[in-house]
Amino acid sequence: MTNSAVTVGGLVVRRGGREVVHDVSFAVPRGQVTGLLGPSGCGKTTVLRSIVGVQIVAGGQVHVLGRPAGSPELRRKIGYATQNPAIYADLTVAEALRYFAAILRAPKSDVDRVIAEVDLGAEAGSLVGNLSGGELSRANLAIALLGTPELLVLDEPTVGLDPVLRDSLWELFRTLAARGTTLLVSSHVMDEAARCDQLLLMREGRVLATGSPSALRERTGSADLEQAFLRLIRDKEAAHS
Ligand SMILES: Nc1ncnc2c1ncn2[C@@H]1O[C@H](COP(=O)(O)OP(=O)(O)OP(=O)(O)O)[C@@H](O)[C@H]1O
Repeated sequence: MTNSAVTVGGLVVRRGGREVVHDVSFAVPRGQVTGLLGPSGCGKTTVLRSIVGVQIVAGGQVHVLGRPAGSPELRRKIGYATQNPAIYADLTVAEALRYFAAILRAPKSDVDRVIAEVDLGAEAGSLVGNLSGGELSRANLAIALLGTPELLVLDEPTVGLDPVLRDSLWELFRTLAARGTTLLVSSHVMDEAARCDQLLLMREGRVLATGSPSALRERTGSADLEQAFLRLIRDKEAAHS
């Protein structure tokens, strides 16, 4: 068994008739939180979709937990929370989770566990259609946690959440990683980068840099990661001019 949960080599993806991911390669270590950071439209969702196996790719290889992405055996080993929740609005939170738990053949007891993990106990009986944006994204995250997947792929899970809730979700991510779960979390908020073990910085369909937050700060001589990211962009541009 390798130490990488995900390996991506030379990934190329075309969407809407143009190339949006250009020759991207990286590895995601097991049992850690890896942050996929970059500005809106840089290709984060496309890369995550390629890992989950729902994206047609034009080139390269993506291996997940030792198998090619999209292999049927991976379905129950990966939890994927998309950016736009797709949950039936006319079910309650608990009903929706019971429904997904049945599909995933997750234990019934998982429903109460994941509701508690995302702190939605008070809304368990509320209709999904009546949830606030932040509650809805937590319900979406709860679905991804059903069945205790080995790999969690979370696309901007903290968007629209207040700082307290954001903090508690990051605590949960750390707890899950401590239990051995691999997390790949996308964000365009640089202050979340410092909470990750490893970072993949993307820009314009390419991986600009990889490494731990401290290694990236050190490499760029920057005090914070936002500055480090800007420095890396400037260095790249200078190299091409
Ligand atoms: N369904 C689609 N058809 C055509 N082009 C698409 C489609 N989805 C995304 N794109 C384009 O692919 C590029 C990468 O998009 P992607 O959603 O992967 O970026 P992102 O970094 O996740 O952005 P955000 O942070 O805003 O979600 C963008 O230029 C986007 O316009």
